[in-house]
Amino acid sequence: MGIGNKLRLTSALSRMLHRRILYSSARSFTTTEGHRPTIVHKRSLDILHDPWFNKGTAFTMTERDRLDLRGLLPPNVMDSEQQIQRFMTDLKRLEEQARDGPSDPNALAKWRILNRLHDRNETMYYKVLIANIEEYAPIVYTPTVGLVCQNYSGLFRRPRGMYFSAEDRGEMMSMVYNWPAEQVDMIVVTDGSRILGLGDLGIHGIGISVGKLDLYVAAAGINPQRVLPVMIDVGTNNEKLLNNPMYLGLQQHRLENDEYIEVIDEFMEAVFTRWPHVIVQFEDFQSKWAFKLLQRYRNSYRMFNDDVQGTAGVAIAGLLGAVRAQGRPMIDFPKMKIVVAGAGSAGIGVLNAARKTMARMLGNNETAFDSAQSQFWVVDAKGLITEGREDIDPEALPFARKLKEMERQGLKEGASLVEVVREVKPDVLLGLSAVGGLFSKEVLEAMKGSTSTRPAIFAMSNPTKNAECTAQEAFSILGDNIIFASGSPFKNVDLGNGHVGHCNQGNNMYLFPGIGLGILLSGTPIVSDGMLQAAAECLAAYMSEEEVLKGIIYPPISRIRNITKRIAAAVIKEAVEEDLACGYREMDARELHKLNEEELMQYVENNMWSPEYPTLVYKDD
Ligand SMILES: NC(=O)c1ccc[n+]([C@@H]2O[C@H](COP(=O)([O-])OP(=O)(O)OC[C@H]3O[C@@H](n4cnc5c(N)ncnc54)[C@H](O)[C@@H]3O)[C@@H](O)[C@H]2O)c1
Ligand SMILES: O=C(O)C[C@H](O)C(=O)O
Ligand SMILES: [Mg+2]
Repeated sequence: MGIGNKLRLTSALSRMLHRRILYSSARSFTTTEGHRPTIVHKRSLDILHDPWFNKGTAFTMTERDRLDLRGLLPPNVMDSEQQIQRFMTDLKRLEEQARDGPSDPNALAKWRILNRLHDRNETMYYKVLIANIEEYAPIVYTPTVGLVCQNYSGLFRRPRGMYFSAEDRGEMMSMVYNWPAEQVDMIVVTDGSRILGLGDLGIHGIGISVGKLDLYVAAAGINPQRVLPVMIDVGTNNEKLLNNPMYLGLQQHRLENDEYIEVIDEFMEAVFTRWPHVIVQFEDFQSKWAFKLLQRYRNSYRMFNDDVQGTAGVAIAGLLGAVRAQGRPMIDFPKMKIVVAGAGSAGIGVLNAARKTMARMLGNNETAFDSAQSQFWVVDAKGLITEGREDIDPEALPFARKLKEMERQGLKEGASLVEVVREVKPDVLLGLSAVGGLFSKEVLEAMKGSTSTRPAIFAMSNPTKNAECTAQEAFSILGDNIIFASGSPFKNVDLGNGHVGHCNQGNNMYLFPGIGLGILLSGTPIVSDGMLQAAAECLAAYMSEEEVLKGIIYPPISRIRNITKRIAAAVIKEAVEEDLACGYREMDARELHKLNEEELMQYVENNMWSPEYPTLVYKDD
């Protein structure tokens, strides 16, 4: 059966099923007999944004279909009592947190204020964000966005973005038209299965799509009217959410296997049918799906996976920075011994990219590729990964160490991180494990044995409490002659005697906005490895010799708009060289070919949105 027929059939079936569910769930909410319905002259978001008519999550499914609201609200229909209970729980929680709560009440309070501004006036919101990016990136992005996702059922006020749920199978192709914007340039989609290092947060994961798109607007100047945060709700395996009556998502276990893929396929087909030139960034999908979906779509859609590919580029730039910080040329990178803790989507993405970069530097042939492999030691939840590992994950297999070789080094299958660090004496210890405190005192002490003249510690897991160590811990144990980078921001550490330990933020935020903007403005139909490499190299070369020698290997966030512009230009240049650039708007492929470096930068800059109020006029059509 053709995919079209299959879609139509599932669509009809799902409509029938839905009607049944809708009629049963609608009973208590539809107009009681004797009450006339209210006539409204608007539909879709206009209703949700109208305080007179908006019912939020209490719109029944029949009303959602009648008023073009399907997909614009989380799928779980609530009654008004539940809505109030949810609101009150959240209100009370703020009071508790203000007294002695576990989280940072100020950060959440700031997020709420900014979020309300976002809902009222986008231009003003982005003006505030861009002008104060250093202060507010940690609020709208990591670490606070993690806290927001964890508390999303309580924080949810107005919807932002679209929800495609397992219940919408067969409907996605039509419901995608419920989104009011005619043009969408950038979608960030998550299935909520691995939000930062916080695990499966189900539908609450939409917060991460919103946060990433905030950076697309602030850093890359993507027009906020053309971004779409998406949550694909295939259920959750988080028992707490499954048992929480206030949870806004589907209360069922996650779909698996073909059923899961069919949902994602249908979503991709729907969004690319309505917006053929959209770019879809996959975000925070659990590793088992991150790789599979990337392979499935990367040659046919304009998409990339930020955790696998964006993180890899940022890590490569940082690792090359760490080589330069030792006063050595980048070409010495293949001599670095690197211990990686974590072999999930992020860790494996970094390992593959680092190995390829080393191989290119060593001559770009098979021998180079093989010899590069011996520079990595990978430790996951079960310890050092060797060929002796049973049921080894196929993605990790290329990095499994030979048992004989490990014996000579005094290491066994499953050796602990501290044992590996002690024996290997690595130049770099890089964490993408999501385990807060994994780089314990013992592990950091072991790093004192590093054979490097300036060892590097990359504690890249997010949010802050999941970082493998804090900056304070790293500098206080290892002194200031190290390079330190973390996924979430830390303040520089005062080491006394005028010495300051510099904290770098090694986060994919330095790459994904530029990659997205470069894809958009080049008009490439796919995202190639070459483009990602060009982006990473641009970031690696951005810091001056003087800065790098001071241990500053990533730019401060205040320069994010500038670095993003350069990265976009590097991606466009590569797309042109690979003959993949098809142009954008009036700039066709031939014109793009003719631009010199300066003109290319100007072209990028001219196409970046800035938060200025336009003049408005009314026209009755
Ligand atoms: N800084 C960045 O730009 C950036 C980008 C992407 C992901 N991340 C972070 O990376 C982390 C991991 O993401 P992921 O998608 O790879 O997750 P994942 O869950 O797929 O992988 C985690 C890996 O860590 C391993 N692990 C667990 N316990 C361990 C232990 N005690 N010792 C060593 N390894 C252990 C697991 O076996 C697994 O291989 C998350 O915290 C995420 O926030 C950071
Ligand atoms: O979201 C971030 O801050 C980085 C990264 O994408 C992550 O998943 O941790
Ligand atoms: Mg991520």
